[in-house]
Amino acid sequence: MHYLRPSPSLQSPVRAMTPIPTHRGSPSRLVIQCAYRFDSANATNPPVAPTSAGFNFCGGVGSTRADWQSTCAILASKVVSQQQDTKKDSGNVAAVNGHKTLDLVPVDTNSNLPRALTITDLSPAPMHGAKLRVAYQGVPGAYSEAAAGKAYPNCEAIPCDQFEVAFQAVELWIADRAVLPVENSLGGSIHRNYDLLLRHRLHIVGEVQLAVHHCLLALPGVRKEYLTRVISHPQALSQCELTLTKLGLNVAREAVDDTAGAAEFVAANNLRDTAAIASARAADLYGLQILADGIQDDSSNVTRFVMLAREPIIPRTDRPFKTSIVFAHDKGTSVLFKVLSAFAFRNISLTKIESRPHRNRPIRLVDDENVGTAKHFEYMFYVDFEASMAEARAQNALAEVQEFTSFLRVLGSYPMDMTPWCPSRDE
Ligand SMILES: O=C(O)C(=O)C[C@]1(C(=O)O)C=C[C@@H](O)C=C1
Repeated sequence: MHYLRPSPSLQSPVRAMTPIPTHRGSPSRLVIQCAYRFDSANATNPPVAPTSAGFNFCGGVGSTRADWQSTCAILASKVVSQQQDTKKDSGNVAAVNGHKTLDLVPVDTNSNLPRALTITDLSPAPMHGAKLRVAYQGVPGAYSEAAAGKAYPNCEAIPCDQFEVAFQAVELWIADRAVLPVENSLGGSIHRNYDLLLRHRLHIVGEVQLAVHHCLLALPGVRKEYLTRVISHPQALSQCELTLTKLGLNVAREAVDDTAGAAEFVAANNLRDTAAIASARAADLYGLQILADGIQDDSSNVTRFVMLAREPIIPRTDRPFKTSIVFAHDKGTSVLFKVLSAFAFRNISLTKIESRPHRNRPIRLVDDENVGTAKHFEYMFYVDFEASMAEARAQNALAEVQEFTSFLRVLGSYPMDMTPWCPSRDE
């Protein structure tokens, strides 16, 4: 099976990528031409803790509020300059159903004044005026593509051969968003993607929960008895483990990069002894038959995806928000307990806590004088909590957390996906 990957031997920054950003017809995936690998063991190029302007907690609540204000100002000025451009072209007359109408925008005597933010400014549209371009790992038919469509209906989904490439697509302005699976209700956390969130400087701007309904796919005419192998994404294989055994499929299981890629591989190589675990849409796209439907071990199998962007969104309080942070501390007793109690005392619910070993990968910390030092931490802790960064209780909790920790970064504050997916929630 041939999957293109960034070359591990190259360590220079990305020079170019090959965007083929369409999934009309037969799409190709984004691949890195000149590969870039973050060498975290290399102290000269360790991952950087982003600056306060990048929505990072560096100087307590006061500076963070200021950061938000400047971020708002930047967003507002972008909106104003875009508006001024379009006004120049159209004058004050617009056409509706062929009838000319007067655009009743009040004449602003001082056009330099920024106008007030409105609700539409809070979910920024792509600056290029086209469809929102969303990078995902996999090929069409992958669940990540479905998650992109759920989060951004009518978006243009851009297939990438690796998660790293999806991040870079956004960083290099080839895509506007990236979609990243972070947790599955059966398989648990997708650890590698947590590491990527830390290594890159993108911001979490949303989440979606996607019900994942797996099918066993094979070439038309193939029967279960012919199979000697089942291939899929490792998460998908583990989500169907018991059912495969129940179906009598005690055959070799092989992991590939994504579910739909597995289906494509079976079809492209005319494999009559191999089945793929993938979506019904993948069966349609690659001309496979569905041998078994709904083969996930748990009928309420759900994967949580986060959406990433170059800029954070402005947190609000008019709907439920979630905030994701990552922190690390020097050796010491009860730091974790203190951090958790900062949330508990303010009645802030935690929805997730994850620790990742981080011993051999230094983090570059930047102090108030902008001097950077590489620092090693044994563990990184990731916490999601149910509050918006626009709430005083969340700001105060983080100010307290900052006192106990040596490194703290807000990965994003974003609207919660409230789609009910767990049957027990509706009962
Ligand atoms: O392979 C895919 O189709 C994906 O979108 C990836 C992925 C994952 O990484 O967990 C997404 C959802 C499912 O849980 C299985 C696989």
